[in-house]
Amino acid sequence: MADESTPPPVHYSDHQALIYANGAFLGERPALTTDLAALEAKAAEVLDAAALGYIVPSAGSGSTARANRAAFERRRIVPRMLRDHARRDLSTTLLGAKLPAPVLLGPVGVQKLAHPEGELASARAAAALGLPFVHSTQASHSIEEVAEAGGDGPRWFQLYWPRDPEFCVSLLRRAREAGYSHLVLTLDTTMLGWRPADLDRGHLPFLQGEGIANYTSDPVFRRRLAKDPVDDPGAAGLAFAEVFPNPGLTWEQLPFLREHWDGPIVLKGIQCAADAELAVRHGMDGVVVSNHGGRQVDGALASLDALAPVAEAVGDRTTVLFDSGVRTGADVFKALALGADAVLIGRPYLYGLALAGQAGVEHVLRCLLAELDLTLGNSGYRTAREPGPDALWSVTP
Ligand SMILES: Cc1cc2nc3c(=O)[nH]c(=O)nc-3n(C[C@H](O)[C@H](O)[C@H](O)COP(=O)(O)O)c2cc1C
Ligand SMILES: O=C(O)C(=O)c1ccccc1
Repeated sequence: MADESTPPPVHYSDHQALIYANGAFLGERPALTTDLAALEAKAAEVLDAAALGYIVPSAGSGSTARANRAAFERRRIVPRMLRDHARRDLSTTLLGAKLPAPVLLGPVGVQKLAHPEGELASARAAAALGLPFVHSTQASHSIEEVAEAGGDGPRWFQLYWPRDPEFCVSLLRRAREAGYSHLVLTLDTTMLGWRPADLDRGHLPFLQGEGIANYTSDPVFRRRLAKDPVDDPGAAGLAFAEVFPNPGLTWEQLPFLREHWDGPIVLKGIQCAADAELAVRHGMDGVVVSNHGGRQVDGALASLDALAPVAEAVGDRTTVLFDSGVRTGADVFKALALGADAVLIGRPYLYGLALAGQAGVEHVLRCLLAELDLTLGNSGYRTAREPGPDALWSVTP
């Protein structure tokens, strides 16, 4: 007979159970490494030079990408003991959406470079775990194809606001009609950053007509083309290069988005409290603290260093998401502790995609969630909302 001193049954969250069920800890070797930080090296063995040269490198000397990782290394977790973490729950509610865990698949363009099924495989993997797939404007598959692949899974649309307002409205209409619920407007890439790896290869996938499926499938964009993009992909690439850069954007233009999008709008690329404050003042529903994985402004501060000041300034008034440099479940924990409501993953799921398509992306997500679950529990927490700044120790470099 169980008495009061009987410990509750050991409970593993679904994510951890999935890992166990996958055989990773049952004596059967998993197909891919469970060391997510090691995936980049594994993916480098299967990706060709063009794919690798586009996906992995960062802007300039790579100093911002290194700073992103160093900022995670500087923060150490302070585990607490004897607080009953037998029952844990990673689920959260984000901008009206109930999610199984505070993790999204961030917008990453041109996924066919990593795997022939590209975004379709990633959207299926996201749907299998119930996590939102954020579909990039700059994709290898169209808004509608990705919606169909993702089925009932949550989907968000990331907008690169094109210089042609009619085309912009057309993209937003298509995304709404295809069931995308949330809009992520990326602010930090009105022009592509200085990326020596791309420049030295003299190769940008877009100019060969890759990664512009949302453009070539759009009736408004197609009016710019004399020939079908299948017959003349180079001309389609040049038309893309005309509408993509939009350095004239200002805060005053945001009401235009509201007129054409009735769901939540999140601004991606915020790196300081002042801009987060402007986002709130302009009625935006959330921000993503992000430096684009170090691919835009070389020399910019580490995204994790920008997080706490933003969360302290606006965290009680708006939703704060985070990305850039997240590689492990422990990293997710650190971002949550510094005030993020959820995190976006970039390169790590692309590495999973490169290695094993949909199954590879699912593997990355399951490992990430399982490690987050274990990190939370072993540090004395039960939910993703509990850890605060006192869960971390900062090491002075
Ligand atoms: C290959 C690649 C393509 C990307 N394409 C986009 C994009 O189309 N739109 C966007 O908002 N961000 C894009 N990003 C940035 C990611 O959304 C995210 O901010 C970044 O990858 C996070 O850093 P991480 O890779 O260290 O996780 C891209 C990143 C990579 C690596
Ligand atoms: O490569 C990127 O990081 C990216 O976001 C992008 C944006 C526009 C065109 C090409 C790539």
